[in-house]
Amino acid sequence: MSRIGVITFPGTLDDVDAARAVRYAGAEPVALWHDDADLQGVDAVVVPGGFSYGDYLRAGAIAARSPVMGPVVEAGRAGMPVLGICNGFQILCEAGLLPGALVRNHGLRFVCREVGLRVEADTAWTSSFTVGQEIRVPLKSGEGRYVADAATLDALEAEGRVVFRYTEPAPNGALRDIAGISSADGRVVGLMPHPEHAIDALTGPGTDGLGLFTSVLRRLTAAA
Ligand SMILES: NC(=O)CC[C@H](N)C(=O)O
Repeated sequence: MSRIGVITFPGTLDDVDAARAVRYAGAEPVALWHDDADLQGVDAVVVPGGFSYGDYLRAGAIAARSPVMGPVVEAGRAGMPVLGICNGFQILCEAGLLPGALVRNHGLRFVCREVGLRVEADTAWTSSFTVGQEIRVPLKSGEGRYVADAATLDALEAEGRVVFRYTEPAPNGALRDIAGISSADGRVVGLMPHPEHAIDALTGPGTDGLGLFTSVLRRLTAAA
Protein backbone atom coordinates (compact mmCIF):
# COMPACT_ATOMS: atom_id res chain seq x y z
CA MET A 1 0.00 0.00 0.00
CA SER A 2 1.29 3.49 -0.84
CA ARG A 3 2.37 5.50 2.19
CA ILE A 4 1.75 9.24 2.18
CA GLY A 5 3.34 11.42 4.86
CA VAL A 6 1.39 14.25 6.48
CA ILE A 7 3.51 16.80 8.34
CA THR A 8 2.51 18.36 11.65
CA PHE A 9 4.11 21.66 12.68
CA PRO A 10 3.24 23.59 15.84
CA GLY A 11 0.07 25.43 14.78
CA THR A 12 -0.94 23.00 12.01
CA LEU A 13 -4.74 22.60 11.92
CA ASP A 14 -5.57 20.36 9.01
CA ASP A 15 -3.27 17.36 9.41
CA VAL A 16 -6.11 15.14 10.66
CA ASP A 17 -8.33 15.97 7.70
CA ALA A 18 -5.41 15.52 5.29
CA ALA A 19 -4.65 12.09 6.80
CA ARG A 20 -8.32 11.15 6.45
CA ALA A 21 -8.31 12.22 2.78
CA VAL A 22 -5.26 10.02 2.22
CA ARG A 23 -7.09 7.12 3.86
CA TYR A 24 -10.32 7.68 1.90
CA ALA A 25 -8.28 7.61 -1.31
CA GLY A 26 -6.90 4.19 -0.32
CA ALA A 27 -3.38 5.00 0.87
CA GLU A 28 -1.80 4.78 4.31
CA PRO A 29 -1.23 8.14 6.05
CA VAL A 30 2.08 8.42 7.92
CA ALA A 31 2.46 11.14 10.57
CA LEU A 32 5.64 13.21 10.07
CA TRP A 33 6.86 15.58 12.76
CA HIS A 34 8.32 19.02 12.01
CA ASP A 35 11.33 18.48 14.23
CA ASP A 36 12.43 15.17 12.68
CA ALA A 37 14.43 15.35 9.46
CA ASP A 38 13.03 11.93 8.57
CA LEU A 39 10.42 11.10 5.92
CA GLN A 40 10.10 7.48 7.13
CA GLY A 41 10.35 6.12 3.60
CA VAL A 42 7.02 7.61 2.44
CA ASP A 43 6.09 7.71 -1.26
CA ALA A 44 4.60 11.23 -1.20
CA VAL A 45 4.12 14.10 1.25
CA VAL A 46 1.22 16.41 2.11
CA VAL A 47 2.09 19.70 3.81
CA PRO A 48 -1.25 20.62 5.40
CA GLY A 49 -2.92 23.90 6.31
CA GLY A 50 -2.99 25.90 9.50
CA PHE A 51 -0.92 28.54 11.18
CA SER A 52 2.50 26.92 11.52
CA TYR A 53 4.58 28.68 14.15
CA GLY A 54 1.70 31.13 14.57
CA ASP A 55 2.35 32.66 11.12
CA TYR A 56 5.08 34.69 12.82
CA LEU A 57 7.38 36.65 10.51
CA ARG A 58 5.37 35.61 7.40
CA ALA A 59 3.01 32.66 6.94
CA GLY A 60 5.18 29.61 6.27
CA ALA A 61 8.52 31.38 6.72
CA ILE A 62 9.60 29.56 9.87
CA ALA A 63 8.14 26.18 8.92
CA ALA A 64 10.08 26.30 5.65
CA ARG A 65 13.29 26.24 7.71
CA SER A 66 12.27 23.46 10.09
CA PRO A 67 14.18 20.13 10.14
CA VAL A 68 11.57 18.07 8.25
CA MET A 69 11.60 20.45 5.28
CA GLY A 70 15.22 19.65 4.40
CA PRO A 71 14.39 16.15 3.15
CA VAL A 72 11.03 17.32 1.73
CA VAL A 73 12.78 19.89 -0.49
CA GLU A 74 15.39 17.35 -1.53
CA ALA A 75 12.78 14.67 -2.31
CA GLY A 76 10.50 17.17 -4.08
CA ARG A 77 13.36 18.29 -6.31
CA ALA A 78 14.11 14.63 -7.07
CA GLY A 79 10.51 13.97 -8.19
CA MET A 80 8.61 12.84 -5.11
CA PRO A 81 4.98 14.04 -5.23
CA VAL A 82 4.44 16.82 -2.67
CA LEU A 83 1.15 18.66 -2.10
CA GLY A 84 1.02 21.91 -0.14
CA ILE A 85 -2.44 23.00 0.94
CA CYS A 86 -2.98 26.61 2.05
CA ASN A 87 -0.35 27.11 4.78
CA GLY A 88 1.40 24.16 3.10
CA PHE A 89 1.45 26.11 -0.20
CA GLN A 90 2.88 29.09 1.68
CA ILE A 91 5.56 26.80 3.15
CA LEU A 92 6.49 25.32 -0.26
CA CYS A 93 6.91 28.82 -1.71
CA GLU A 94 8.98 29.93 1.30
CA ALA A 95 11.10 26.79 0.94
CA GLY A 96 11.77 27.56 -2.73
CA LEU A 97 10.08 24.40 -4.07
CA LEU A 98 7.49 26.56 -5.84
CA PRO A 99 7.98 30.08 -7.25
CA GLY A 100 6.21 33.24 -6.08
CA ALA A 101 4.69 34.10 -2.72
CA LEU A 102 1.40 34.30 -0.83
CA VAL A 103 0.71 37.71 0.68
CA ARG A 104 -2.14 39.34 2.62
CA ASN A 105 -5.50 39.18 0.87
CA HIS A 106 -6.51 42.36 -0.87
CA GLY A 107 -8.94 44.10 1.46
CA LEU A 108 -6.92 42.56 4.32
CA ARG A 109 -9.81 40.32 5.34
CA PHE A 110 -9.66 36.62 6.10
CA VAL A 111 -11.78 34.86 3.46
CA CYS A 112 -13.70 31.75 4.54
CA ARG A 113 -16.12 30.30 2.00
CA GLU A 114 -16.55 27.75 -0.75
CA VAL A 115 -14.97 28.60 -4.11
CA GLY A 116 -15.05 27.22 -7.63
CA LEU A 117 -11.75 26.14 -9.20
CA ARG A 118 -10.98 25.25 -12.77
CA VAL A 119 -8.45 22.42 -13.16
CA GLU A 120 -6.03 23.65 -15.82
CA ALA A 121 -3.18 21.12 -15.78
CA ASP A 122 -2.64 17.38 -15.67
CA THR A 123 -0.25 16.81 -12.75
CA ALA A 124 0.56 14.07 -10.25
CA TRP A 125 -2.20 15.50 -8.04
CA THR A 126 -4.86 16.21 -10.72
CA SER A 127 -4.80 13.26 -13.14
CA SER A 128 -8.21 12.04 -11.87
CA PHE A 129 -9.78 15.25 -13.22
CA THR A 130 -10.11 16.35 -16.81
CA VAL A 131 -8.42 19.59 -17.80
CA GLY A 132 -11.12 22.26 -17.79
CA GLN A 133 -13.19 20.51 -15.10
CA GLU A 134 -14.63 22.75 -12.40
CA ILE A 135 -14.58 21.67 -8.77
CA ARG A 136 -15.81 23.26 -5.54
CA VAL A 137 -13.80 23.29 -2.33
CA PRO A 138 -13.52 25.60 0.71
CA LEU A 139 -11.07 28.52 0.92
CA LYS A 140 -10.05 29.84 4.35
CA SER A 141 -7.04 32.08 4.50
CA GLY A 142 -5.80 35.55 5.29
CA GLU A 143 -2.61 35.39 3.23
CA GLY A 144 -3.87 33.74 0.08
CA ARG A 145 -3.06 36.31 -2.56
CA TYR A 146 -0.66 34.62 -4.98
CA VAL A 147 1.92 37.01 -6.39
CA ALA A 148 4.99 36.68 -8.61
CA ASP A 149 6.73 38.95 -11.10
CA ALA A 150 5.27 39.12 -14.61
CA ALA A 151 8.05 37.00 -16.14
CA THR A 152 7.40 34.20 -13.62
CA LEU A 153 3.64 34.35 -14.21
CA ASP A 154 4.17 34.25 -17.99
CA ALA A 155 6.50 31.27 -17.63
CA LEU A 156 4.07 29.40 -15.36
CA GLU A 157 1.29 29.89 -17.90
CA ALA A 158 3.48 29.02 -20.90
CA GLU A 159 4.72 25.84 -19.20
CA GLY A 160 1.23 24.71 -18.16
CA ARG A 161 2.03 25.09 -14.49
CA VAL A 162 -1.08 26.99 -13.45
CA VAL A 163 -2.94 24.01 -12.02
CA PHE A 164 -6.00 25.71 -10.49
CA ARG A 165 -7.65 29.03 -11.26
CA TYR A 166 -10.60 30.58 -9.42
CA THR A 167 -13.72 30.49 -11.60
CA GLU A 168 -14.55 34.02 -10.40
CA PRO A 169 -12.31 37.03 -9.80
CA ALA A 170 -9.94 35.74 -7.08
CA PRO A 171 -11.56 36.50 -3.70
CA ASN A 172 -8.11 37.28 -2.28
CA GLY A 173 -6.80 39.29 -5.25
CA ALA A 174 -4.43 36.54 -6.47
CA LEU A 175 -2.69 37.61 -9.66
CA ARG A 176 -4.30 36.19 -12.80
CA ASP A 177 -6.81 34.45 -10.49
CA ILE A 178 -4.24 31.76 -9.70
CA ALA A 179 -5.30 29.36 -6.93
CA GLY A 180 -2.60 26.70 -7.39
CA ILE A 181 0.60 26.00 -9.31
CA SER A 182 3.07 23.16 -9.86
CA SER A 183 6.76 22.48 -10.25
CA ALA A 184 8.12 22.02 -13.77
CA ASP A 185 7.69 18.22 -13.53
CA GLY A 186 4.10 18.54 -12.22
CA ARG A 187 4.82 16.59 -9.04
CA VAL A 188 5.01 19.38 -6.52
CA VAL A 189 1.67 21.20 -6.35
CA GLY A 190 0.52 23.96 -4.04
CA LEU A 191 -2.96 25.47 -3.76
CA MET A 192 -4.69 27.84 -1.38
CA PRO A 193 -8.17 26.21 -1.17
CA HIS A 194 -8.66 23.04 0.86
CA PRO A 195 -9.46 19.81 -1.04
CA GLU A 196 -9.07 17.75 2.16
CA HIS A 197 -12.21 19.44 3.56
CA ALA A 198 -14.37 18.30 0.62
CA ILE A 199 -14.08 14.52 0.61
CA ASP A 200 -17.11 13.21 2.48
CA ALA A 201 -20.69 13.47 1.16
CA LEU A 202 -22.01 13.28 4.73
CA THR A 203 -20.43 16.56 5.77
CA GLY A 204 -19.73 18.13 2.37
CA PRO A 205 -19.27 20.45 0.68
CA GLY A 206 -19.28 17.73 -1.98
CA THR A 207 -16.44 15.29 -2.56
CA ASP A 208 -14.52 17.05 -5.34
CA GLY A 209 -11.40 17.37 -3.17
CA LEU A 210 -10.85 13.64 -3.01
CA GLY A 211 -9.68 13.68 -6.65
CA LEU A 212 -6.31 15.14 -5.68
CA PHE A 213 -5.61 12.22 -3.39
CA THR A 214 -6.86 9.53 -5.77
CA SER A 215 -4.74 11.15 -8.50
CA VAL A 216 -1.49 10.76 -6.62
CA LEU A 217 -2.36 7.26 -5.55
CA ARG A 218 -2.94 6.29 -9.17
CA ARG A 219 0.43 7.82 -10.06
CA LEU A 220 2.23 5.97 -7.26
CA THR A 221 0.57 2.65 -8.10
CA ALA A 222 1.43 3.04 -11.79
CA ALA A 223 5.05 3.74 -10.87
CA ALA A 224 5.31 0.72 -8.53
N1 LIG B 1 -6.15 27.69 6.46
C1 LIG B 1 -4.88 27.95 6.47
O1 LIG B 1 -4.04 27.10 6.22
C2 LIG B 1 -4.50 29.33 6.85
C3 LIG B 1 -3.24 29.71 6.14
C4 LIG B 1 -2.58 30.97 6.66
N2 LIG B 1 -2.19 30.85 8.00
C5 LIG B 1 -3.42 32.16 6.30
O2 LIG B 1 -4.27 32.60 7.05
O3 LIG B 1 -3.22 32.66 5.23
